[in-house]
Amino acid sequence: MIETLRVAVIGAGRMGIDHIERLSRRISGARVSVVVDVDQARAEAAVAGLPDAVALTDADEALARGDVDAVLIATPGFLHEDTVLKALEKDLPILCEKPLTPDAESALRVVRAEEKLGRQRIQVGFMRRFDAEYAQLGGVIREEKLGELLMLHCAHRNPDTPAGFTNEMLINDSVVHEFDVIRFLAGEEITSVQVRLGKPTRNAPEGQHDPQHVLIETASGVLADVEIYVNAQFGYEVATQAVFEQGTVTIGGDSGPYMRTAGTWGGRVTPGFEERFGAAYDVEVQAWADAARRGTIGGPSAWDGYATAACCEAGVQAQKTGEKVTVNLVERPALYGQAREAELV
Ligand SMILES: NC(=O)C1=CN([C@@H]2O[C@H](COP(=O)(O)OP(=O)(O)OC[C@H]3O[C@@H](n4cnc5c(N)ncnc54)[C@H](O)[C@@H]3O)[C@@H](O)[C@H]2O)C=CC1
Ligand SMILES: O=C1[C@@H](O)[C@H](O)[C@@H](O)[C@H](O)[C@H]1O
Repeated sequence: MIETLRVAVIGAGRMGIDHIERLSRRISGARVSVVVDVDQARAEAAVAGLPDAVALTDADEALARGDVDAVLIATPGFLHEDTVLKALEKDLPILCEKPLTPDAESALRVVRAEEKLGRQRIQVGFMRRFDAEYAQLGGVIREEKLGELLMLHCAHRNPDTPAGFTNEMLINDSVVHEFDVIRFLAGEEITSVQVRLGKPTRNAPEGQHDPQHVLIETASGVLADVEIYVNAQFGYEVATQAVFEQGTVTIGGDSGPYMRTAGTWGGRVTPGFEERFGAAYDVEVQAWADAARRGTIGGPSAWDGYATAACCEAGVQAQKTGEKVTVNLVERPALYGQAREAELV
């Protein structure tokens, strides 16, 4: 077992910096040994204050070093496949931010490469599975406390979008989280996706139709609806109401301190994903580091990355046609176990 995992972080943007901070100050059994960013100034800024870490601009150079036991990938999604495949070739543990890759074909190439290696090395950054409320909801479902799960009503609201956030990214970059967490909660695969475009907000940039309504069906017929609204202005909100045979469970409402002051009352709306899921990212990265030190993974797998990529592909097609699009998956390889057991751990 590795005593202290020496991690190369590839990509020092918004998420990479956040992960470097947690690996350096909040996670045990791991430390950052290398930071790579094509923007040299960013890489250098990221290692300032980390005495044992070096800054590089080329991921290949990082993977060739002797002081790298594991890789955390936080570059844009279209760059993930190349780095994941190279890290797999070196048999290194990988935590790859979502999406694993932007389409099903490339995600399947990654799955096949891992299958060839013969052991799971890739964990995908679907952090909602590590959020305390989602985990509690998973417990209610698993223990059948309220009977069978029938429906999920999900809201995913962001205050605004970064430059270059396309219409497809509402599905590929944002709803990809719901695809994963719905599979996780239902313990089975998604079979179809439909997208409805209603009245758009005037606050969306040109080319983006926002909000959108995504209708999802799972293998046993659980129905889920997702409101994706990425220019909601007021703050960040990810909430779900689960409907069961004997009741409902609601998660994700802001529940911070309720204040009365200066003639006002109320609380604060969560501003972004770092605040909403900060604790979940910590648990996620700790679970990955612990598992990587033992030579395994501690969360969503490459199969989950592939299955969600297939859902995204169906979602983007459904955006264009308005039709219900079937999600077609290849047979689940034995390496990834049985769906229900694997999704609900
Ligand atoms: N789990 C979650 O809630 C979130 C996940 N993400 C995911 O994290 C990943 C990164 O997203 P952000 O940090 O928001 O993007 P970002 O644009 O802020 O950062 C990306 C960084 O990668 C660097 N980069 C680009 N090409 C590179 C290359 N070839 N080699 C090394 N570095 C390179 C860029 O210079 C930049 O610093 C994406 O996959 C995104 O989907 C992002 C936000 C939240
Ligand atoms: O992953 C994330 C971002 O990339 C994405 O753009 C947001 O919509 C999500 O809420 C956030 O969790």
